[in-house]
Amino acid sequence: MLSIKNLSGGYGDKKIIEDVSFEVEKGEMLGILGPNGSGKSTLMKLISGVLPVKEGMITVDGKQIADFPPKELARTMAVLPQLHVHAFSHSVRETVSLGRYPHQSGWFSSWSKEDEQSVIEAMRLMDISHYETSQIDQLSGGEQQRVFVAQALAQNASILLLDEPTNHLDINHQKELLDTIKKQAIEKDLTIVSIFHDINLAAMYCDKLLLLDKGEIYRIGEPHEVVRELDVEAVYRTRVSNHPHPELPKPQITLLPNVKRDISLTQVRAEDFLISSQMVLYRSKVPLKTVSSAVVNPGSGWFRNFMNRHVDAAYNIDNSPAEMKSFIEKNELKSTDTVGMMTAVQTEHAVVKEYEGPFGTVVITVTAGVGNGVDVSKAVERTMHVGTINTWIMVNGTLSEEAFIQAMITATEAKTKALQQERVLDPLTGTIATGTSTDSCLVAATQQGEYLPYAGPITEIGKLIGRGVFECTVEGIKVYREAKKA
Ligand SMILES: Nc1ncnc2c1ncn2[C@@H]1O[C@H](COP(=O)(O)OP(=O)(O)OP(=O)(O)O)[C@@H](O)[C@H]1O
Repeated sequence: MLSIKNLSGGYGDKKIIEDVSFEVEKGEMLGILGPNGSGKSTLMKLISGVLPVKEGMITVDGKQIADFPPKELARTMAVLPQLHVHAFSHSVRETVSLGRYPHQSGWFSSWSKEDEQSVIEAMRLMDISHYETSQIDQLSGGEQQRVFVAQALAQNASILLLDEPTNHLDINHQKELLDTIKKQAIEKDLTIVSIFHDINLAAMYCDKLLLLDKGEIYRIGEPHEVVRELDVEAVYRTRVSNHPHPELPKPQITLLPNVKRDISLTQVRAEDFLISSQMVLYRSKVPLKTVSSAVVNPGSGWFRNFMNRHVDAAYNIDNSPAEMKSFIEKNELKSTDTVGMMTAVQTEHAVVKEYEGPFGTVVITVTAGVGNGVDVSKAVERTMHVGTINTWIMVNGTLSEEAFIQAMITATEAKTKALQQERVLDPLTGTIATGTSTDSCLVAATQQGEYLPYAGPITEIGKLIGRGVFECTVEGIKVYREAKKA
């Protein structure tokens, strides 16, 4: 275990690091974050012994590093410095071999099988074996960086100190390098301390993070305790937004630049919806922030085009998102900029209505097919049928994340109430249906105009959504039933 207690130090009389304490267990990776000049490299230099410790103590497994003979310290700690100054041009293999220096009794006098294996293994891990005979100064910045990481790995030390290991690397090599280092940490029980500029990479790979500000610890802990909007904003002096990683339980941040969006005022208007037998289409001049359960581009994003496409009741295609994407492209829309849904309902029966509230307007669009009603409270064996209620809620206003979700809930409750009023039955159970088996919902907002933090049923916008979705769904069901009779 690496233990740092009340560490202070800097350059001559200039104290940079002030009273820093932390511990890193074997197999653990600690990331050091902080703005330029906050003292990250200086802290590393104090730990590695490049700079003298003014106050405090650094111990490895209980033993003070000041008591380590230099070569033993080098066998214990491998350091990847921020800048690599190499006066002499070496080959890649020679450079990596220098990592074995602490294991030699004299310069290459006792090159052992173990030395050879460590060098070969380190080159393999860093994917540089194929240019082992190349001169280091003839490699790209990223290739050089991997050579120096290989040199540190070849040292076979139990502690790795890395100053921006992903410097110069493309995204694939960043991932490869950090995957490798992380794997080494786990398999070989290494203790890793690494400086990062990329907060997201640090959060993804590190067990703990230390946020440094003006030489002092601003915050230390698990990534979710450190990568917090207010702390990152305070230390880096920039606006950020925090969101979850899509696959890992790790926080990620996005910079919020001061670049303003195109403020050409956009209003979603009912009259601008194009309704045909093929589809309901709405094309916005500016992207709308959208949350949906669509076939193409579900989830959240920013999109300009919204399509609810009519498909035959017998539509049954394995890869419907791919087929729907090509349909979108055939209609000369970009599939990356279009949210696409499907329905077997006649799209010319779509109900589109505009509702006005004190903050602005909401446009509701519903296509309702209820031959396939489902009472969600009854679990029975079902086969999938196309028979869908697709509901769009387009808001002329600025919705919070919370409001997007509340708008969906409010819309779903209103839809269910409409089915209840119209006595739409689940054909299998004979009870009132709450929806159909393939309903979709979409909430989109211009993100211009009034800020609407909530969209529950008693808010102004919630009232419009509730009434609007109810009325449009009732009307949609009536039109659907009339058409079925005919
Ligand atoms: N050799 C030096 N002599 C005197 N002061 C130095 C020296 N090296 C760095 N400093 C000062 O120490 C402070 C911390 O520098 P350090 O390099 O540790 O910051 P950092 O957090 O690693 O920054 P960066 O993100 O820019 O790499 C800075 O104010 C810097 O000017």
